[in-house]
Amino acid sequence: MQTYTVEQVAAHNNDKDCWIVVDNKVFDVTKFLSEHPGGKKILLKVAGKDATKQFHQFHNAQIMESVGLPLQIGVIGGAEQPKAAPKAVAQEGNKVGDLIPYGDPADCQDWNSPYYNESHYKLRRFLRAFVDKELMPHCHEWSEKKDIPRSVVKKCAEIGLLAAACGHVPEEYIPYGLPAGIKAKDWDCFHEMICVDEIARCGSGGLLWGLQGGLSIGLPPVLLFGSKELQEKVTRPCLSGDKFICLGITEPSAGSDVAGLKTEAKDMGDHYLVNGEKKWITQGLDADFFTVACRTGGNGMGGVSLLLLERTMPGVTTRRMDCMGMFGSGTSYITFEDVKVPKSNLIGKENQGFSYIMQNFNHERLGIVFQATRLARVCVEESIKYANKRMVFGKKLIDQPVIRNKLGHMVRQVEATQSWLESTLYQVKTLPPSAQPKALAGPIALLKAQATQTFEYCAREAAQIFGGLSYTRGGQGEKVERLYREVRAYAIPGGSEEIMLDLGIRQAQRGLGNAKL
Ligand code: HEM
Repeated sequence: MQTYTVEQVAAHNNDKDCWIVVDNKVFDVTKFLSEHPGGKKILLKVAGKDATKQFHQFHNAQIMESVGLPLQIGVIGGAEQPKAAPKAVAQEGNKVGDLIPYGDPADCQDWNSPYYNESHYKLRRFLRAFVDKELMPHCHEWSEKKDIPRSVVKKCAEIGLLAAACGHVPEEYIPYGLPAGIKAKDWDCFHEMICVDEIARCGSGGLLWGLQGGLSIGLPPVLLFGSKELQEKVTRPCLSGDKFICLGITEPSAGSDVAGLKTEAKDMGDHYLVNGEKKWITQGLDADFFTVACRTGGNGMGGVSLLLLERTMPGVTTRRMDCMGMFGSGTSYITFEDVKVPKSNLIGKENQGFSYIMQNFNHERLGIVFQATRLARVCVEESIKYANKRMVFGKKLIDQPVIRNKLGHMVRQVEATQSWLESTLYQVKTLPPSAQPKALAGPIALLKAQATQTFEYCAREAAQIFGGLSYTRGGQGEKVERLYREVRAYAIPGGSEEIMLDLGIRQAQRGLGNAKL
């Protein structure tokens, strides 16, 4: 790269010929002057000068990568190059990431942990690099277009991220192996959490759900209860990123009250005739397969079955639902009108669907907890970074006690949730699967409420810390603004907070038999 002296740069100091220096890199911004979203004059004030401080004051790091670097023409000669943007710099010991306090879980910042081994750190480092390069820089653009390109889903499939989202997948169905070359026999639920956690660093629930929101809840029932033929038809194409699957439970008049669902599958001898509507179905817009809860028997939970419907079956229609957030996740309204479904597409046994759905819920809710906990942490991380650079009343924001108080309350809730999550996950790892529904449904329900309320709290406080920047899309407040709009997508689906808190205590009451009151 061409080198320049400070004196040479200083000569390019007007609107016909304007260079600036940021982090010892020289930029020719002459043609960019009239395009600069912050204005022309503000750039001309630093024409021919070092504008590093001003640049970092007004932009997030991604602007340099996406908009800044194409304007670079050289470096300041002899100048010691500054360290690269602090991404994934910590690679020794257990350290991962840029070491912003509380910006990563404590074990990544060298706290001892009983839960993680070397394969977990290997996975984290591998995904950190992938996410920082392939996902993070484009996240805002995809979110605004409300579309995650198929090529990105494919890229994620090829490094094993889709297979990693579905619990334990039999090895013969995993098309590209698991991320970081980890063997299926060594894979555990902490690996699964790390995958979600690393993608969630982008601060976009829409990205997470657009990649794997339908897959991670729609495929497991087929894998756990479906016939070999159904598993073979669906699993590899979906884990390869070539086909999409979603889970259809919620209806216009049945949400958390699953037993009240109305979609009907009428027994016609050799096939079912399915009629009904499903609402708020993640990834339904592009789905090729639909794991659908239908009524095959009488009222209530004993009359529900799971069927696999296919896009190619006449009578299946999907339309996009315009939502408050989670852009790109393909949330859809689905109608089934006289859809003929072969009996061989029944998942498991007839009228057993409710228990399959309930078992699936533990996995789904844990997934929501993984996401909400990291998204809350993103709010903490973004706030700490911003509070350390924003000047108000002659001081950095972080020097204001009211801001430190806000951060303290955010951090204590995130760390408490993380610890509860890890200890719950350890039960998932160690308890026999048959014991888990009874032992863990209640705690996981309470943990879900804890995680989503923590997320809501942190999104609100981060928005206050960012002020007006959290009210505009893009720019420095990009993640916080998006996350503030995504909170409801965590607090309501998979069992609303109200239902979760009630379920947790009802389950606890059942255990009272063994307790001395
Ligand atoms: C290579 C140099 C630069 C590039 C590529 C660049 C690019 C951008 C972009 C893409 C935005 C809109 C996105 C955002 O809101 O973050 C922006 C906004 C802005 N820029 Fe720059 N910029 C550069 C240098 C500077 C410098 C040196 C200053 C100050 C002296 C400056 C001041 C601003 C301001 C005040 C805004 C508006 C921020 C806001 O909306 O809060 N920029 N710039």
